[in-house]
Amino acid sequence: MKIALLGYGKMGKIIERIALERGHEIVLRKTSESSFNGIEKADVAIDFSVPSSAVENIKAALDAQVPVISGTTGWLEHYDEITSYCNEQEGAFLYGSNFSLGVNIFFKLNEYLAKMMNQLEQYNVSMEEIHHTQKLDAPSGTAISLAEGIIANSNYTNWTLEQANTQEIHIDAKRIDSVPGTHSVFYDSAIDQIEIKHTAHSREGFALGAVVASEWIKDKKGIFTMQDVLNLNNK
Ligand SMILES: NC(=O)C1=CN([C@@H]2O[C@H](COP(=O)(O)OP(=O)(O)OC[C@H]3O[C@@H](n4cnc5c(N)ncnc54)[C@H](OP(=O)(O)O)[C@@H]3O)[C@@H](O)[C@H]2O)C=CC1
Ligand SMILES: O=C(O)C1=N[C@H](C(=O)O)C[C@H](O)C1
Repeated sequence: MKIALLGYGKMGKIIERIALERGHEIVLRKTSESSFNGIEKADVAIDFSVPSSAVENIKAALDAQVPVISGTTGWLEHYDEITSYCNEQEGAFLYGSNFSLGVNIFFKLNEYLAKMMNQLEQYNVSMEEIHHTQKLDAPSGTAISLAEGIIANSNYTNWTLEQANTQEIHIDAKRIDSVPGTHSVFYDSAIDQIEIKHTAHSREGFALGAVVASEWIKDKKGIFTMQDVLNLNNK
């Protein structure tokens, strides 16, 4: 499979290594300094860039009729615009706030726990995410997905980085050294605390998931999520 890498930073380089190990070829390595020349040769495009360039990158792939997956976070206010654009172009698009298998299982666990805890008024939910100091966005895309999973299964209405009221989920976004990504969800009562936590030991899981997702989307059309790739929708 021929792959266009839209973004060739920490993630782009690990994705390149794993893609080559799996027998794929890289036909474009797009950075802030280079053009989209050659994108039309790709079977699939993988966007891991920066929040300000994700929309342009995704549209460039769709314009070239190349299925595209995006792991870039911090641009989701344009998500509906992108899904409409994809449908107009009869293309294929997948956004994943987190491509690792472990986090996608963690998402399901989080939804199940939220449903159960919603019946227990004595517990308040809050979250913490910890990432490296180079991260541009806060909270992380994964933290937003976790918060949305809780909101869909409880009476909480929104998340906030500020002090939360009783309807809101507080997210504490910490930036420490080179941490690849740690996410915790806490349920606190006066007498105890329940915590679920996912700790990434490296970026390998994100990158492998992205390559697996790009292999999966290659001949498809439509809007997808990582839950489709991993067949976790009805689990
Ligand atoms: N969904 C997931 O599983 C994961 C998502 N992420 C997200 O992926 C994104 C990238 O992360 P990471 O690789 O660590 O970031 P880096 O900062 O290491 O790399 C970003 C890359 O994007 C490039 N870039 C900047 N502008 C453009 C542009 N206009 N077109 C194409 N590329 C551009 C940069 O190029 P230059 O060097 O020229 O500036 C650089 O190569 C982030 O949003 C991060 O949050 C990260 C890990 C996992
Ligand atoms: O910027 C990162 O590094 C990561 N970003 C994603 C996010 O915002 O959730 C996924 C992962 O946690 C690493």
